[in-house]
Amino acid sequence: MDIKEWRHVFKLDPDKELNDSQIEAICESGTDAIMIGGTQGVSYDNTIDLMARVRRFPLPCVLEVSNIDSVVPGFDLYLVPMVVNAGSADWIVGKHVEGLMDYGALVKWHEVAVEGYIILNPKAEAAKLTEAKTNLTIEEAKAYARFVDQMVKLPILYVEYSGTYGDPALLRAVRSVVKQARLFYGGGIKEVSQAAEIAEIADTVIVGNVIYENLQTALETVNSVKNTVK
Ligand SMILES: CC(C)=CCC/C(C)=C/CC/C(C)=C/CC/C(C)=C/CC/C(C)=C/CC/C(C)=C/CC/C(C)=C/COP(=O)(O)OP(=O)(O)O
Ligand SMILES: O=P(O)(O)OC[C@@H](O)CO
Ligand SMILES: [Mg+2]
Repeated sequence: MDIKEWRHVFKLDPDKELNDSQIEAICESGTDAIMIGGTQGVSYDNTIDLMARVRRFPLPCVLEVSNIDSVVPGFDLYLVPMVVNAGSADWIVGKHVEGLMDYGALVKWHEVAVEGYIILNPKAEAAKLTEAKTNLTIEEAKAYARFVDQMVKLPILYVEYSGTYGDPALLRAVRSVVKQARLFYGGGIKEVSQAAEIAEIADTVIVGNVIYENLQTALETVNSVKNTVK
């Protein structure tokens, strides 16, 4: 499992419906991995159900842990979000320590990567839940990026605009200070041209909601990202 090779990832929400032929098209699209996660309505049952349906295809299937009750064994990798611009320490360290109280002894640490999230769309469920400070200046965003990349040296810095297309200028500024982390971008990609624009800046482009709105366009983002040189 080498996240450094991921250019394009589809994020599937266990709380949303996809039929088998849609899952087949997504998994055979050429995307580098399937990430399963969401903020609302994610349960053990809908997570294990979606994992089993994706597992029939030979590509990495990873869980982005959003609540402790939906940690299902059997994924290739577990991505644990740490929301560095959260309004409460619960989403930076609190929930994580609670989780470790329950699961700490069971974790295979080579199967875990922590994501330093900067959440920037105030209307996203994840922003509301974590009371994220979203109105960042470019200098503040760069400071958060340095915190993730240099101070705590997380393997992933995730610039998150879920539900709305982000600011490429801010992303470029963040890019300019990242030295070791993999730069993930997710949020509001609804056109292949947007996927290409982001792929010029970020290491990994995450495509989520458009899967459920316009699957054909979602599938076309794969080649758009892969044909773009960063
Ligand atoms: C035993 C085993 C298999 C273990 C592996 C997992 C592991 C390491 C467990 C150890 C314990 C541990 C550290 C658990 C983590 C506990 C936890 C709940 C941490 C908090 C995570 C967190 C900050 C959640 C907040 C919400 C969030 C950031 C979710 C990420 C997904 C996201 C941003 C979705 C986007 O939002 P979406 O809802 O799609 O937005 P729209 O509605 O706008 O579409
Ligand atoms: O759903 P969208 O807006 O594509 O965002 C992707 C992903 O970053 C969500 O966490
Ligand atoms: Mg979503």
